[in-house]
Amino acid sequence: MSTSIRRLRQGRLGNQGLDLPLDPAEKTLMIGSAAKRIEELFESLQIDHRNDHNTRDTPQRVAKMLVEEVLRGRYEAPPRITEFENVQGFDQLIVTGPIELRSTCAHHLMPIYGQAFIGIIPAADGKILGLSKYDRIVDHFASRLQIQEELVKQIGQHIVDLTAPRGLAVRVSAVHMCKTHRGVRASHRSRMVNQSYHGLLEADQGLRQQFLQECIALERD
Ligand SMILES: Nc1nc2c(ncn2[C@@H]2O[C@H](COP(=O)(O)OP(=O)(O)OP(=O)(O)O)[C@@H](O)[C@H]2O)c(=O)[nH]1
Repeated sequence: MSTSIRRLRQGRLGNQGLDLPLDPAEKTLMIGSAAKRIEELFESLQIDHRNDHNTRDTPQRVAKMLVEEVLRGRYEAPPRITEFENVQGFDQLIVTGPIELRSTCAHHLMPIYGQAFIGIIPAADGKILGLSKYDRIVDHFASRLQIQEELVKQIGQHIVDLTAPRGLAVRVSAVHMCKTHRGVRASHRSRMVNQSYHGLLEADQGLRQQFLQECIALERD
């Protein structure tokens, strides 16, 4: 129990994971602690959650949603990866997507949703990741409080660290509800698009162009 409390007290950036994933007992502790504070938030907002049939269980519900769903990429280990030997020495561009992306804005805690695309030029003598693992990696880093610039970099750096490809590109195209649902109330079609490049995909403009063309084709299909 003392370990759990110590770990829970460590401060971390909103888009960083804890040093160690939480075990089930620690998750329960965190949910209970967060629920109490959400009750206080409701009280500050003059919402009588104890007597309101609609919001009676909401603090507990929201705390559970934050720890187990919306922010779970901070409290769980990155997905387990299946790697295959690159037996045939495949060294051309692979592009996968669209990968559905659901994240949360670090500034207003509003949803970010959109698509990610990943381009990989594997190392001929290296490993190839199982295709579904790219979706799981995107989901892991998206399940934190993010800004899009840092999200694409975290996804890219993680894949580079795991597989040391010759080239890697990550592209995200997403709607930020902090911009569409409040504030400036931009069009729901208003998106932010950005990329992060490594290795050959950073160095070679032709390869970057090929990656972007594949993304556009995959977006259209
Ligand atoms: N660069 C970047 N900006 C973001 C991202 N998500 C949200 N923002 C913006 O971050 C800003 C939030 O900071 P503030 O200007 O302090 O927020 P605010 O005073 O509520 O301003 P408005 O949103 O304009 O009403 C807003 O302009 C958001 O649109 C992101 O992923 N990247």
